Amino acid sequence: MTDPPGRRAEIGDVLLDVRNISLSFGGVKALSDISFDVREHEIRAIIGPNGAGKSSMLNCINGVYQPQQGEIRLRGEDMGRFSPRHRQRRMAERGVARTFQNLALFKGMSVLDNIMAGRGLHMKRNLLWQALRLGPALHEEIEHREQVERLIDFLEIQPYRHTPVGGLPYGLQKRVDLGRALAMEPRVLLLDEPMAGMNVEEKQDMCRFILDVNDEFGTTIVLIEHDMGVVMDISDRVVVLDYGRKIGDGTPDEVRASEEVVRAYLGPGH
Ligand SMILES: Nc1ncnc2c1ncn2[C@@H]1O[C@H](COP(=O)(O)OP(=O)(O)OP(=O)(O)O)[C@@H](O)[C@H]1O
Repeated sequence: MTDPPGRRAEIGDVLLDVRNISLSFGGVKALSDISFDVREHEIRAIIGPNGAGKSSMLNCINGVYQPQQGEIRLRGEDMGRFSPRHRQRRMAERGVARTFQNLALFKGMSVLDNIMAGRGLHMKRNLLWQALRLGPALHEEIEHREQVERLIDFLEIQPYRHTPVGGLPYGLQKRVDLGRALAMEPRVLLLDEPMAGMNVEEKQDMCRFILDVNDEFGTTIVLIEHDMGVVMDISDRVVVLDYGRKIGDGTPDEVRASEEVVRAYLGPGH
């Protein structure tokens, strides 16, 4: 579907290390002893059938779920030592951002304001200063605004800058959602089905933007995706989950060659 990545920043050391993660909801074992790593600048896909545990895995990584076992290390730091309340913020401060399967945008707000909302973590002045738009708060807002305008140009959504997000086609809303996550200047971007519900053209655009984010900003990307054409085209390595177990891990070619993965998920012909 797209050209293979025209290699960008060298893939580096392990940035995110997932070790022996197990997560249950009552009697449902969503994840059983899952381990894998993600290297700096890598595009890493998580695939598997419905209910395999993919979203749960992302929720463990960004601190929404607390696994009963195992640890998640971000640049060597064990995230399990933070309380659930602090863990999410800590992950965000350490540069982990995510988009959601079901869009979580403010539909009545403009594209610009939605992306600006993603800058929250970088805003130093408190809300009162910002509301009054005085002195340092005004300077700060101008700086953030410039940053957001650059993102809007990058994502080619200039014509919609002031349009309420709810009125945009779905593919563009997903692009705004990506913009909002990028406004956090993440080092690791978690994308939950970024191409779901898109037509072919919208998927091609989204693939191009994901590759450009990885290439131009050096952002490490972990994505869940069901479109195998996309996954095999843009990923450096792929983790395969099935019923909460890891059944495959490797390059797209290695995963495609695995009998267990073909049997459980891909089917013959991939
Ligand atoms: N908050 C929750 N409460 C109870 N069970 C949950 C919860 N979240 C996930 N599960 C269960 O955990 C298992 C894994 O679900 P998860 O959503 O992680 O799978 P998935 O691979 O992302 O699926 P899909 O591709 O359909 O999005 C499923 O059996 C699901 O019903």
